[in-house]
Amino acid sequence: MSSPARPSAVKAVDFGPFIAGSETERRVVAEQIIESFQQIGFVYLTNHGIPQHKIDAMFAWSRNLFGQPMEVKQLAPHPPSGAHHRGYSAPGREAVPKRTRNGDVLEKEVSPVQRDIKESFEAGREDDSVMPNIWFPDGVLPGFKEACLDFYWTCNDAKTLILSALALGLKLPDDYFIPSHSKADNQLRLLHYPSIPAETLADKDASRIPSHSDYGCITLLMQDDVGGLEVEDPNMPGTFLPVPPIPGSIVVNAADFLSRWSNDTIKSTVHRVRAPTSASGTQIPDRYSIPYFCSPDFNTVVDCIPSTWSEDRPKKYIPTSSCRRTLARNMILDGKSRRDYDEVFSFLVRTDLVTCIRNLFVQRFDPGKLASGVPLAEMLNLRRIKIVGAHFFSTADFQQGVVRQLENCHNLRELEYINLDIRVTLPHDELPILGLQTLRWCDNGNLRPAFFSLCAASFSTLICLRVRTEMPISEHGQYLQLFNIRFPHLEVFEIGPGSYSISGPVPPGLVVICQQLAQGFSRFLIAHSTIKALTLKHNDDVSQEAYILFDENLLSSTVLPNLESLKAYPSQITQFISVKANFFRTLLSLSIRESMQGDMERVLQVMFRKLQELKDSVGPLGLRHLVLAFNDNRHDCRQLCKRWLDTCADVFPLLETYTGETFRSPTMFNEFPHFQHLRLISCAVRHKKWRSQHAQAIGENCPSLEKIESFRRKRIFDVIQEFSLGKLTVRTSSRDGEDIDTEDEFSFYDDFSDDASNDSDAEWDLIGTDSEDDDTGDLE
Ligand SMILES: O=C(O)CCC(=O)C(=O)O
Ligand SMILES: [Fe+2]
Repeated sequence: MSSPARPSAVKAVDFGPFIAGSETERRVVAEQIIESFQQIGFVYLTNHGIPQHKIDAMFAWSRNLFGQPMEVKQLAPHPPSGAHHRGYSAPGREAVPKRTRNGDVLEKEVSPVQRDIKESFEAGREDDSVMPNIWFPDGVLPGFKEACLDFYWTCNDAKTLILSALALGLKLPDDYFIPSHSKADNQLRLLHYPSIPAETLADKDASRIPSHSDYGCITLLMQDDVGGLEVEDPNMPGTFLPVPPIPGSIVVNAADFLSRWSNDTIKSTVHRVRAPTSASGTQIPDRYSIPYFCSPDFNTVVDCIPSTWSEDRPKKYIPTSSCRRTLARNMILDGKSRRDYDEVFSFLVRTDLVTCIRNLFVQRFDPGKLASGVPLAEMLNLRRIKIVGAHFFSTADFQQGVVRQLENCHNLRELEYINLDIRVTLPHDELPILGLQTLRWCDNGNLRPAFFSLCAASFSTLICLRVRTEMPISEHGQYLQLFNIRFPHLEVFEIGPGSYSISGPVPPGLVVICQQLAQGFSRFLIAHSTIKALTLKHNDDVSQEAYILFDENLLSSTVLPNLESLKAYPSQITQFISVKANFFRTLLSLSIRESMQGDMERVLQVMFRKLQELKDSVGPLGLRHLVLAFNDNRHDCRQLCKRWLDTCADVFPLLETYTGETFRSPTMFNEFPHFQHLRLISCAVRHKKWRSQHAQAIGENCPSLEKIESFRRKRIFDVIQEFSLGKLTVRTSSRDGEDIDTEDEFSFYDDFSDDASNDSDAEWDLIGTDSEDDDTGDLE
């Protein structure tokens, strides 16, 4: 930190007299800070009270941390949920939306997502239950956690002093902001911008971190001597002024909450990091910085300070809190519990919270109650939409209106469960949802042309496609159309049920149709070698598996070379084995589900025999996770189960987790010792008593076992549906409010999750459905 001080548009204030001076000196310092905050939202503080040796030590830790190999850094991974800001984020993990100020309004720029060229580590207070810290395992970077926490509290002390100065400068009692910041809901962030070629930052729109304002109340920023931080000139929007490092000083800037609090007398100025003005040569050096974001306590409602508003200068903001702003990320339109949507929307628009919405959940919603419609087009940061219930799309006009608005949702990544009935055709070029990665379509009738529009418009970015339709087989042409689209990046594909129930022999006409479908589907699979997870579903009550059979003549042994997870029916598994599909060697998760086919027992026998043959020809398989969902009502169930378990133990000796049906007799557990690596058993059970009666027996028979989970038997199919690639989750929550054995949800096997598609802000679980305590509706 040795570079000479360069002049900056931002004032430098000596904070020393505030800490140790007279009342008059304190007031002078406070007024200087407020003056700078009102002019430009930034100020440099010298003699700020954070010992230089602690700052230096934190930078040394930061260099040490970011210098570690990626495998080490990933040992404390930032959760996929963007709402949980803790732990390590790899370069490109975060994308800060670019924001610019237009008059008084902060606008988020609707530019295509730009992934930031930086890596970071984030920590909060250790006792934060909303966002628990994520540290490295014991023995990795020893001392790092303690150093972070010590620095955290040192910065918090400085924060308290600076907030007192702000209060004094605003002519308030100096402890005005203290009660609302008593929890220290702050965030320490270590930032590393790796060295990059100068040309990468040469473009005027390129930056190390794009222009943005900070979320909290104030930010204390420590930067190394590289420079590049810039603040927008509030008098000349679009013009940025350098905020170069000044040795011995920290930068303090006002953030959004302070601007609301002060009724915009203080501005949370937009800032960014670009190439340093002094940069020369072809390579921009690494840059390290340490922002410390200070926020009001999560539940504190911030209202405009009385002296900042009057009849002439009315309040620009209504009261809100971190908690409410966070909740505004998850917007629920529940037709059952919500009445006046217009009021909710006008609140969101007035308080510029519309752009906070990331997840929109709609159910049982009647647009007739809403004069203005859902302002999807204003939800610029919408990432997920999940719609349940056809009322939402009750008229064709409304349907088209809503779907067209999606065009503006450039950040939309997931569109789920559109249980709708669009008959209007949407031409491809009218609906370019360019970044859509997940499309989940649930349809009560035929596939609609609109579905193909959505697919085709986003086909180059789609990595997950789930289609569920009750289409009669006679409508097969629609499926053939789907099977003709090519998705170059498809990783997750789920299809079904496509039911067709007939009793007796299949009519000749249908045989031809079934053959066409089998061929179409086989070709589709062959063309999609990127698929990692394949799910083939159908209804429990169908007697035919028509379209989801493959054409074995077309399938080759190299079909689906990247498959890691397969959920299918015994007959389909048998088909894959018959073509000697290679993927069985790389398969990690297999879910076999019995259907109610006529001679199921025989189908199962064939499948298990084929599995045994497979093992004989290629040797034991490396499968780690197995789900067997079989009906145990048949008379010789016990014998069958025993045989199946024997076969499974033989074919899949490396099995770590097993989910299965009820075992009626405790002696069944004698079979589990076959599985030397089994760590977890999940079983469907009939009675709560089950666990206490039998858990011990299993534990005794299977020494490697770490966990047993049980759930009600009728839930097993739900559970199986929860298995998904990347996050193998078994969920036991009850859909219809039924009392169940355990509310636990556990997830494991997270190896695939390190991809940007998981960069979601909140799990759907957070959203709830009938919750009365979400905050979007009860604000004024
Ligand atoms: O790295 C910097 O200097 C600024 C970082 C920043 O503005 C932020 O993380 O919000
Ligand atoms: Fe910032």
